[in-house]
Amino acid sequence: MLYHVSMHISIPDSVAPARVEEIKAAEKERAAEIQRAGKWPHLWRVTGQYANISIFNVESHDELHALLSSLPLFPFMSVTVTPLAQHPSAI
Ligand SMILES: O=C(O)C[C@H]1C=CC(=O)O1
Repeated sequence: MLYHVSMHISIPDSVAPARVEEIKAAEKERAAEIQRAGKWPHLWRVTGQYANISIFNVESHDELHALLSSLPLFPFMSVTVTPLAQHPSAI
């Protein structure tokens, strides 16, 4: 099942800069694991925003939730998920 996922990240100023760098490094590692597993085929930066547009390819809503909530930046994300179905005119 394919999902369009939009993530906006907002890290409060109260998080120490060194901690932010640790979280971002851990995020990069976890994102790479999920991509290597073939579950996250598209990851695009939204120009000019601390946000991304992604496509996930997973078995279920529950699997998607598990992957998203495993991201170290998840507590700082606002996430919008759109499930995708086949378009009848797609060739
Ligand atoms: O920077 C982001 O868009 C947030 C997050 C998604 C993948 C990743 O490495 O970080």
